[in-house]
Amino acid sequence: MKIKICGITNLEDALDAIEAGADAIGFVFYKKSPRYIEAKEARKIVKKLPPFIQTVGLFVNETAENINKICDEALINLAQVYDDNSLIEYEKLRTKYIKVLRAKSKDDILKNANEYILVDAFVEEFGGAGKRVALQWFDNVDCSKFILAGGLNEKNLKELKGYNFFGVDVSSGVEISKGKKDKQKMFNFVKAANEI
Ligand SMILES: O=C(O)c1ccccc1N[C@@H]1O[C@H](COP(=O)(O)O)[C@@H](O)[C@H]1O
Repeated sequence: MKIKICGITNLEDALDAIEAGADAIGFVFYKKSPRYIEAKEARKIVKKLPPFIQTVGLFVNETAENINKICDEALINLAQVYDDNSLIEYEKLRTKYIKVLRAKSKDDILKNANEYILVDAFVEEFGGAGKRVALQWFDNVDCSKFILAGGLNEKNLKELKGYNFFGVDVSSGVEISKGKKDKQKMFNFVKAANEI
């Protein structure tokens, strides 16, 4: 089970997330988010990370040109793309990317079960709202290419047992306040994910 901790805004949280055992850390390049970080600040953090850690950049309705520019500047390996309006010209992206499905129904899940995709809960306003995707939508579905996000925390992770998700993604569930992580919660989250 791969683990991504998202919404990193400072070096201390990044290093704590990695020490806890996260495979990937995420930076939010969406200006309306309380977890927004400028590319040049993310770059300073990324330069101080140990090797073999995946750096993910989160983008909302952004152009391919801007995603490329920010990923280059911030040394991002993977773009996490919210593209509800299908505006992105994917062929122009230089960075490897993963699309986000903001699921509204089991049908949405079924239509996307054969590609690696990050499944988040649908909320009107974008952003780390802690809302969950209904787990029963994944019943009898091959989840081996899904990364599940949305309202996960150390307590509810055990409900994912048996689904065989490729990975999990968390932000608000391991925070003290918006944009500041809680070290103990990150350790507990990773431990719980590894026990699934
Ligand atoms: O974190 C944000 O502010 C944000 C802004 C815009 C789009 C997504 C955002 N957060 C991401 O949402 C998922 C789930 O978060 P949570 O665990 O429910 O808080 C995760 O990838 C966040 O980084």
